[in-house]
Amino acid sequence: MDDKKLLFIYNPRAGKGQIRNNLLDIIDTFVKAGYVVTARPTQYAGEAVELAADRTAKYDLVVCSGGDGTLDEVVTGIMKSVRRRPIGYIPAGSTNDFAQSLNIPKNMAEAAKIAVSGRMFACDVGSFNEKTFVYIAAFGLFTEVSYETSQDVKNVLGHMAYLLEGMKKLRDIKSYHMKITTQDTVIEDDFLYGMITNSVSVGGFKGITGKYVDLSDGMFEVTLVKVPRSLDELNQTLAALAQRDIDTAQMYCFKTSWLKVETEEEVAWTLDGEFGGRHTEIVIENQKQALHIMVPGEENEAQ
Ligand SMILES: Nc1ncnc2c1ncn2[C@@H]1O[C@H](COP(=O)(O)OP(=O)(O)OP(=O)(O)O)[C@@H](O)[C@H]1O
Repeated sequence: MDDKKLLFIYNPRAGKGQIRNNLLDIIDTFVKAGYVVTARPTQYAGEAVELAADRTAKYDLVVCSGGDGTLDEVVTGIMKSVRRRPIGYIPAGSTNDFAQSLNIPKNMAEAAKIAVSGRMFACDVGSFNEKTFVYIAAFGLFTEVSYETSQDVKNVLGHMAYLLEGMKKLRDIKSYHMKITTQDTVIEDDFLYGMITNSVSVGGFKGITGKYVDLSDGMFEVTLVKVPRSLDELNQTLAALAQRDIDTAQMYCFKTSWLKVETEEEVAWTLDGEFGGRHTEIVIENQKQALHIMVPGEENEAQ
């Protein structure tokens, strides 16, 4: 019988470069699980998309390691590839929201074991016009932050950087007038922030996307924060966010598998924490269970 082949794509700069202390153990774990391993450090931003799109069909399993940005790139590539391979994920970034949602441990050696001998889970993926996102498409206040914060600042300060930059921005709140269409409704309003998610945690905050999140139900959780009309309303909004109480008068919260967002002016979006371009019209669609990803356990459902 031929050996099983594994392609390991990792971002050597993700997080604090923590892959350096773990690489030998990770590769050893793959070999012990019966794989012939090709290890490929990414050489530049965006390369993981090309690698996953062009090279993965020849492998039985693709494992990636890095932050949310690298995971996004690998999944984007997999969605474009002729034969979609299952993936394993070893988190190495600063926040790793998606890994938390899937209960993938932060410890790289443990995550490596799960990548090769865990349970395969069919997870939803988002399409955003022509692009792909794994767990979050967002606009507004805090999103302007994450891609303006340089890679180096992110590495040193972790997600504190997100929070501090966010606080600086509160002085000049920008609002977004939008028309949002779903299968069931049309909403037109002014928003501060919006996120379309398939995740239990965002920015390290667990539960912020709502209750009963199911990553394989074909539905996104949509959270749209309205522009506060007074300082009081602003405080209420921030308190609601801090207490993770998302069902308030300040927000729209609903589930949908499809939505269209239209604006007069171009709006900057982030996809999985990285810049997703400026757009006046986007269509977001849930690709139900399109990604096969290795998660802990054998039979229990991942949440
Ligand atoms: N060799 C490289 N040099 C520079 N940038 C790279 C390289 N390899 C990958 N990148 C880019 O770095 C970006 C951020 O990487 P990633 O998300 O993996 O780490 P992080 O930013 O530390 O983690 P997090 O997003 O969780 O904070 C990715 O968009 C990726 O394209």
